[in-house]
Amino acid sequence: MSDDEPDLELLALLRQHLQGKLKLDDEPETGVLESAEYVYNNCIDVALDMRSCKNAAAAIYSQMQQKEYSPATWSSHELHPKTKDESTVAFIFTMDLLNFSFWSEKSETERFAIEYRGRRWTGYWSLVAALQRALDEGIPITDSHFWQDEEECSLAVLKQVFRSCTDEEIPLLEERLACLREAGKVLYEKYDCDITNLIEDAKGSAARLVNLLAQDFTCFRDEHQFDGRKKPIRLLKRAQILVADLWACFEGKGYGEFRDIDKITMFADYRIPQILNTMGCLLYSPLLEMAVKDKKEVVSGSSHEVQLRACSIWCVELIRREIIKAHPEAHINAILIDFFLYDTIKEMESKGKDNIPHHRTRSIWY
Ligand SMILES: Nc1nc2c(c(CN[C@H]3C=C[C@H](O)[C@@H]3O)cn2[C@@H]2O[C@H](COP(=O)(O)O)[C@@H](O)[C@H]2O)c(=O)[nH]1
Repeated sequence: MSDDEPDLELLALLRQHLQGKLKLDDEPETGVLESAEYVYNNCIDVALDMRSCKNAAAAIYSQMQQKEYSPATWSSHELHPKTKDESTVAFIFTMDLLNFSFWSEKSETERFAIEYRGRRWTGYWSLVAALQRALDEGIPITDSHFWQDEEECSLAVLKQVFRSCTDEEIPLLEERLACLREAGKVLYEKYDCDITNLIEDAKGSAARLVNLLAQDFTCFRDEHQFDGRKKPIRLLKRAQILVADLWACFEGKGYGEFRDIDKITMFADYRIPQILNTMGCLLYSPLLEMAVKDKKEVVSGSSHEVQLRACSIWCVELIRREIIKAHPEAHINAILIDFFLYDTIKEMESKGKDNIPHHRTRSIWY
């Protein structure tokens, strides 16, 4: 074949790939959506209401348009880091290493809170405020060398980093220290202590980065047994939100550039089921309904908890498909829908609607 003759075989392969018929071997999957669909199809305590999902899709889309929701919304939050550099990568990694379990039995005034920049921050924002305050105070809380130094990064120092302006301490402090220790060790052993090496190993794939996090760090391996199925149900909430935070913060460029970012699902925690339930999209069996309403503990890894989390992922996926069907040109993915729903429920709470129940599970997974 002369040089100027087209390679018909290569063209055919390219056409198949572009039509999504050809899975190139470097197109990894996280397995989260497959897990979510499996649980949805095999569970009895959680159901989805399709009419409400359709209505929710329309409402979410129009409000996201009005608020011009985009990856840039992430950096607009007062406490989120603004510089687009390695220090912000380290901040986001540290933040999502510890981004779990902030709910409290106490009242708004008595619950764990961080005082920073003249304000009281609770929940997820207490974490971000504590990290920013530690850096202001010269504590290298985002440095993986520090995490490994048992003298420097002691439980007492971490307690100081998360010191509360109320009588309630941050939940699971020891578990948070264990996460830092493990992450420091793995980064030292596999990534030359540099998180950007981990991102580089993902070769621009969001799914591969999620899989690397779940493979190399047990504290990101958010997988659970369900209904006797051999393969674990993969939910990977903090691994996925880490990739999403990088993508949003760097607005899809540099350390946030992932060609398959739309493979990332909603982040299965207690906030999104809460709002999906209030919108009538997510329905619970009477037993589960009562447990949530009466603020009973839902045990980590229990069938109820896995059903709640997995069906929420599947619900957001169906809402996403509804939006794309109605607006094929929309640049909307599960991440932006999730961020929007999270910010919406937080806004509802700040406007006094803080009596909407959410399920209560104490774990390091979310
Ligand atoms: N599904 C989902 N879960 C999220 C977030 C965020 C914050 N993301 C920021 C970044 C971009 C967005 O615009 C947000 O501003 C925290 N969480 C989780 O909630 C819980 C804390 O809740 P509360 O106690 O109320 O603060 C805890 O498990 C935490 O891991 C999210 O976005 N989606």
